[in-house]
Amino acid sequence: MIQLTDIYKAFDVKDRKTRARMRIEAVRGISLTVQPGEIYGLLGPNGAGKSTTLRMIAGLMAPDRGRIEVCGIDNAREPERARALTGYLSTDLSVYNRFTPRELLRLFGELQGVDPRTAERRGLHLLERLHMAEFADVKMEGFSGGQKQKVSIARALLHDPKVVIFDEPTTGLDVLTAKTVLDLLGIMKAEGRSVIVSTHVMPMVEAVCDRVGIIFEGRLHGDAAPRALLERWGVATLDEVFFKLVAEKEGGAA
Ligand SMILES: Nc1ncnc2c1ncn2[C@@H]1O[C@H](COP(=O)(O)OP(=O)(O)OP(=O)(O)O)[C@@H](O)[C@H]1O
Repeated sequence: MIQLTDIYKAFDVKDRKTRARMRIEAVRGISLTVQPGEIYGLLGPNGAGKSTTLRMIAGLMAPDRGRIEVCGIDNAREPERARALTGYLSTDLSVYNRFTPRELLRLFGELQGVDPRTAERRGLHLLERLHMAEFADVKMEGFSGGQKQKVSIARALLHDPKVVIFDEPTTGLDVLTAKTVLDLLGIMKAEGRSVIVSTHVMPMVEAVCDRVGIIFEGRLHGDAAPRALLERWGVATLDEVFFKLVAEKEGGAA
């Protein structure tokens, strides 16, 4: 389970030209829960606070205020225990080009304290599920974006995490590869993991997410099942919910 209670995060940045200081309130009081066996979709425009929220859940960044628990463990108090339960896929595709997928997974297995045989078996199993087994021993330098993404996904899941955090997992993927990743999310759900995923791809949300939260300017709106959101807003697609919500929050006509 993932539980966020009223989390805040701000960044102080400086304009290099004017030297003026600015405070960016990236996350402004977000609370949400993701149950085991549930896929939660975080939607929001660019800069809304999705990645910052996911990084905090993954324990890569501490909230200024509020509490984050994974499987009942407070990730500020017991960061290592929390991290061991958490698999995080970032948007950064700079995987280690010098390595083959097998070598990379071995290395990450060691870092995660997974016994080498288990890491090998699980790594190959994940590569198979992602249709990447035939590339297990090929150096990644020539890999396409989608192939690198799939290796990153295998890496994120190698230590059998109970909580899965995927930041834009299908961005830049062709429909077949995206389908492979969505199928894997479905398997994660069936295995009882808590999955939180950020995306701009609405059909993906409609296809796989049990609940949706729309983030806008650091705040969460419309935390509900996709169908309930459509009914609440009286529209046929999540795109329309999204447009209406953004228009309303920006003070424009919906
Ligand atoms: N390390 C950082 N230092 C300064 N500002 C940051 C940092 N990380 C995020 N921000 C700012 O916080 C805000 C939220 O960023 P975030 O990356 O969480 O948005 P996002 O919803 O994931 O957007 P996108 O869909 O474009 O990836 C943005 O204004 C961003 O510039």
